[in-house]
Amino acid sequence: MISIEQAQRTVFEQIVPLETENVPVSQGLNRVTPENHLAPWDIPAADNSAMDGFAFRHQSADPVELKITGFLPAGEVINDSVPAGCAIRIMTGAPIPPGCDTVVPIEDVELQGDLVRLKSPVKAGNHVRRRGEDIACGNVVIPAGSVLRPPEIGMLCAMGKTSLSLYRKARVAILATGDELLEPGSPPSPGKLIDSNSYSLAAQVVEAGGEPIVLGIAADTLEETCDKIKAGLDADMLVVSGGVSVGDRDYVKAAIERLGGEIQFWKVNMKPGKPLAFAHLKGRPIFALPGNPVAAMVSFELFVRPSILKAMGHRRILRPVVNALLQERASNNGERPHLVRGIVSRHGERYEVSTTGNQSSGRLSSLTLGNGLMKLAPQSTQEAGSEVEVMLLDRWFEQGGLEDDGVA
Ligand SMILES: Nc1nc2c(c(=O)[nH]1)N[C@H]1C(S)=C(S)[C@@H](COP(=O)(O)OP(=O)(O)OC[C@H]3O[C@@H](n4cnc5c(N)ncnc54)[C@H](O)[C@@H]3O)O[C@H]1N2
Ligand code: MOO
Repeated sequence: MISIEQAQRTVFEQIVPLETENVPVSQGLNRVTPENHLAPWDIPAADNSAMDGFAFRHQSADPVELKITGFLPAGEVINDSVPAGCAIRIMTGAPIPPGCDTVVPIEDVELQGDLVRLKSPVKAGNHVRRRGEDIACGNVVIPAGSVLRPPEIGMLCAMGKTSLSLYRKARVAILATGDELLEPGSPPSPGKLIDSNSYSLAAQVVEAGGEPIVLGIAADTLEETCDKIKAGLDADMLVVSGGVSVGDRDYVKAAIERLGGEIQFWKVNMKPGKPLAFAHLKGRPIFALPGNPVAAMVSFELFVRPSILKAMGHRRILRPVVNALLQERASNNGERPHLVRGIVSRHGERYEVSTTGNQSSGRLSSLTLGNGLMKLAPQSTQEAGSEVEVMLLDRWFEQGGLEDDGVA
């Protein structure tokens, strides 16, 4: 049985970035650009006012009184030079008129007819935003490989872009297997249960930035498993759950092989998730995840999510790991490394973690209650108070809340 790390290496080295496509800037959030973006002009394009106030020429002696000779809102320009001793009433963002070099905010003056009086001395150059002070023409503003966040979206627009080349979204087909499965919304029926994996996995695909294609449920026959897998081969990768262990009706591996696919590995030394198989079929990676709901989601986290991110051009593909103080004794009496679901909290600079309780792979609540995974070595015990590494599945717990002090 191969280790988690060996299995990850095998998978990730076979995932190559997808093609790029031209996308409107407004649709680019969280996607990766394959190319450098250079500023086509200075930003800002001209010296301009940072305040609503008065623009004037600063002179060595403090000008106490200036004559207002014009008004300049943002969006307009003044071409004639403003003589010394005069001031232009200027709005934030308007270009500094020729002859002026300083702005005094409206709060710092007294007005009397067409005269403006400075209440106190003003420094030369005050409240002027210089041409190119944000970005200079020709500079690489967004390097290749960047993930577009809201600031990059704004910057691209400021640089005049309306569309750009981005790695394509990975299309991920999702197939559930098992005669016992019912579609969500079906009434309870003896021996049956609702297919939750298709939807938890689809949500994980969306969270990773991919596009899920839910194929539905394949009954436990070789023929139907083959047909449904074939239906998923239009996608960039296929994620199957269930039917991958040693049961009499576990047909997933056999179906992949019957269709001409190659199983690259089966069984990873981990709990949950041991029966995971990774295969290639017609150039498509196939992740055959164990059916237990927790095993399916945890193995998605370790293998599928990073693969989706790599396919979409991301360079950082693994979840963050933090050191946390264990709040209770935790043992792994088994023979496989155990990925224990934990509840992580933060106290200043310190992280703390406790387990979510019963760790059965069928108990989805062991994931809903938690936000992290800590790996316990086989036959080992970690005492309360010891430091453990925890992979953070989300970081919502670090957000400020309405009930916290200091939040209005
Ligand atoms: N003799 C052995 N039996 C089992 C072994 C083993 O090594 N030897 N491994 C166990 C482990 S570990 C796991 S995990 C499971 C995985 O088995 P399969 O991948 O074949 O999954 P299924 O048997 O089809 O289902 C397991 C479990 O999960 C439920 N399930 C399946 N699909 C869904 C779904 N879409 N939504 C919700 N729940 C689902 C299913 O009803 C079963 O309860 O095998 C162990 N057995
Ligand atoms: O993958 Mo299984 O869920 O280890 O029990």
